[in-house]
Amino acid sequence: MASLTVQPLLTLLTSTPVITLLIIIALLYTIDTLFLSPPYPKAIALINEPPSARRFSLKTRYKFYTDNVALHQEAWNSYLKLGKPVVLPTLGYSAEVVLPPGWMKWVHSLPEHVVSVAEAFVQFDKIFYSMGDEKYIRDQYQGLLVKRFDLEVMGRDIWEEMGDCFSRWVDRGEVDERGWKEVDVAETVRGIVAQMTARFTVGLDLCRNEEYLRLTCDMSDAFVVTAAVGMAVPPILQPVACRLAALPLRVKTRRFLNMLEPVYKKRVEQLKDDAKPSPQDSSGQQQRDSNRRPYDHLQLMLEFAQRNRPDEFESINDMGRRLAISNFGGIHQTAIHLGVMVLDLLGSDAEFNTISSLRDEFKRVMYSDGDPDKWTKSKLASLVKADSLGRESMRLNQFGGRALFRKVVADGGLKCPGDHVDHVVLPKGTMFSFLSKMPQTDEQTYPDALKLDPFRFSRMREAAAAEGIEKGAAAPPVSFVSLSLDHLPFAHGKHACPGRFIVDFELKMLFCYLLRNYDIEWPSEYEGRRPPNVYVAEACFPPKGARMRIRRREVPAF
Ligand code: HEM
Repeated sequence: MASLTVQPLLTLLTSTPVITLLIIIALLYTIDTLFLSPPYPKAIALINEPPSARRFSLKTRYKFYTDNVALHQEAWNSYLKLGKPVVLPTLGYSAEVVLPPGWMKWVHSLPEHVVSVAEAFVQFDKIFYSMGDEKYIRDQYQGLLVKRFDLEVMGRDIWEEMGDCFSRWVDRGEVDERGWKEVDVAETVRGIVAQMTARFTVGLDLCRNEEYLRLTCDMSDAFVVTAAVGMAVPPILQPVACRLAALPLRVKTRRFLNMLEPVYKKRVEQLKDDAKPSPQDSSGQQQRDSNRRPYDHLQLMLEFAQRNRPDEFESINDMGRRLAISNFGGIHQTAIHLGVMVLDLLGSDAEFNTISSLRDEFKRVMYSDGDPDKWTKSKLASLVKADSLGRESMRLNQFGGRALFRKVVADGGLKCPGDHVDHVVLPKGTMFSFLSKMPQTDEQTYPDALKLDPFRFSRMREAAAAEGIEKGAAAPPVSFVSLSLDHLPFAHGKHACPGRFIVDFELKMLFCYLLRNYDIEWPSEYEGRRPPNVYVAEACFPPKGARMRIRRREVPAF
């Protein structure tokens, strides 16, 4: 019986086309390793390998996929905490240098022509294959415009959207005789995040169009697939492999551009119209009705392009692709993290009384000015418990285990600092990063580090505030949006994520709407326990298919 199944496989493997293909791959791999990929300096050790090793064994490669946390732990304890860099395996046959945390400030001080974040993301995202042009990352004005958002205006719009989000993604479908239903947490939150994102990127023009929302989610997945294939295969094979992997994204991009086109055209016409010399009123003032313009990300991009990139302004292909890249930035990690946060909200230990504490806080803060539907930056800052849960959830469940991806672009390479590896030079082309999950779960910094303690950070802030009254001490930088060397979900330094201020609104609004209008609980078969996250190599996801029971309250909780 066995020989019956093995025989056809042997025949296939020994056939001329397969042998030829294997020889070509081996040849390309050798050319790539010897001549194209940057060599790693001998002074930097490979994790899990003997000191003399210059390539990873299959055992270490296997461990990367099945127990990457252990590899990161070893790298942290045996090298990085001691101030030594180390090489870690990544997807496929690739590997990357990881630097010790003490070097981060030095990296921040390096100019872009020595170490580049843009070039790292060009390589990482394989943007040429997914979007057809690397300029969208090298000149990523769409991303930098995020820093100019008027957060209170955007926050107002997102809150206005919340009712529709919940009726669309939560309320639809059957409930049992007591009004309960079960929802898939990750999928539901993803729908809500896609809609919130669409509200501040394209506004009411498209944000309630479900086909558009599903397309933006599917495109986010397709971006990841193209990037992952690109990382997994040697550079020499990327032109073929990435083009094939990006085919579904290209088809979806075409549909996306078609859906966007009427909105784009309308807005471009309006902006051109506004740019014409306008009639003067009786006081001699020019009449320009900028109030009729929408206020969202697409609009900011178009206004910027009209002034600074006139060729792109006229091109739906450019403006649409830039919007697609922004959507990816806005949706992908936000959906994953907010999904995990909802699981943590329900899954935190009973001792914290999380749901009821948050309801009390929302009631106190949101009604403080008599208008519970008005969101201001000051109310947002006062929601310290919700803030703390958000930060704690990201501390423990960060999507990727590494942060601050950079590429050495200086011709002579990059000479490293440090006692242990004096004279080590990272050659031009080397990609490097820092571990993030490990410093975030180090017992020396966070007592009981692996426990989800939702109010860990709000207690610190409350204690500092109480002490500050006496001593004038500054508040510790532990809010959801604060950056620190031992909390890196949004990275650190001048390229740290500018979208975190929006995520701050989104997470508090999501919790507030959910807890005000719904009761939630685990399905009985979970026996009160949160299903654990799932690791796929380096990435941490909410458990696929994890559900919660949810019931709309007859009377809001606050
Ligand atoms: C939980 C959700 C999010 C996480 C975990 C996250 C994380 C990150 C990280 C780690 C970086 C890289 C910084 C570096 O390497 O130095 C980054 C960059 C960036 N993020 Fe986010 N992000 C999130 C949501 C968003 C949202 C919602 C937006 C936009 C609306 C956004 C826009 C950006 C932009 C434009 C950059 C590039 C910044 C630069 O290069 O200067 N992100 N983000």
